[in-house]
Amino acid sequence: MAGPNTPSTAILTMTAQQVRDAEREAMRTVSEPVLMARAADAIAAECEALLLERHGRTQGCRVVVLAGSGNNGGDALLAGARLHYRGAATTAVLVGPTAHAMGRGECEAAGALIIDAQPDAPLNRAAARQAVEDADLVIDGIVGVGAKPGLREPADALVAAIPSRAIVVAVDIPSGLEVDSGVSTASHVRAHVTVTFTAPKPCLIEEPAAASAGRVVVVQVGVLRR
Ligand SMILES: NC(=O)C1=CN([C@@H]2O[C@H](COP(=O)(O)OP(=O)(O)OC[C@H]3O[C@@H](n4cnc5c(N)ncnc54)[C@H](OP(=O)(O)O)[C@@H]3O)[C@@H](O)[C@H]2O)[C@H](O)CC1
Ligand SMILES: [K+]
Repeated sequence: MAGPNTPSTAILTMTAQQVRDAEREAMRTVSEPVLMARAADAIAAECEALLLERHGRTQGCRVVVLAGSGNNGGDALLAGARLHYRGAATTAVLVGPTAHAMGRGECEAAGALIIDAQPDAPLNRAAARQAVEDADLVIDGIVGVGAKPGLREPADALVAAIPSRAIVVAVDIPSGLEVDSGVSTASHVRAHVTVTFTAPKPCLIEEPAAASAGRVVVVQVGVLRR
């Protein structure tokens, strides 16, 4: 039972299942696109602040979005589109078998470059790798609370190609970590900042995994703790 000495992590965090339950409840009154737009606004604002701090501008900065198939990828693509509208040069690299339709659509509408790194096309793979190597900022939208630990190809190789000078912003969790624990053995993203939603997940608080999350920013998108 929780007492005065219960670690605060046990009180503050929400597991993947708790977040999913709370999200389902929230979606009785708020639509998923609205929740995702709020998430994307927060991610883009954090990226813009980081670019301003490091480069003094957003204009012309090279942003790469690594986007998986799920809503985590959708959040990241929507944020990438917003940054492109603000003058950054966004490249969306699709690393999953499919891409979030609204996120992809907004990137297309904004004029961002889209590279589908999933099919077995060496030219796409090479272009994706080059974009990552040249990036000023990488948004990790490979996987979120739907994650199984570890990175799959092509994300694994692309994450390994992120240069040390690039700022890395993880969406919800650094991809590859096990959401509900502090275990950090599988291949995963190492972020400078993690923008997470509703509540920190255990992997953002418990060591050694938490060391890969960097600074954690908790954003309220309208999903209430239950
Ligand atoms: N909590 C909130 O308030 C909000 C959260 N949002 C965002 O939504 C994601 C969760 O989105 P969901 O679509 O449910 O799941 P994911 O995007 O995490 O991904 C599921 C897909 O990823 C595949 N998968 C699983 N593990 C891996 C991996 N290690 N590498 C690559 N791909 C992986 C999985 O495939 P399977 O074959 O395993 O089934 C799925 O295809 C949450 O994190 C937030 O970012 C919303 O914005 C709303 C508000
Ligand atoms: K992520």
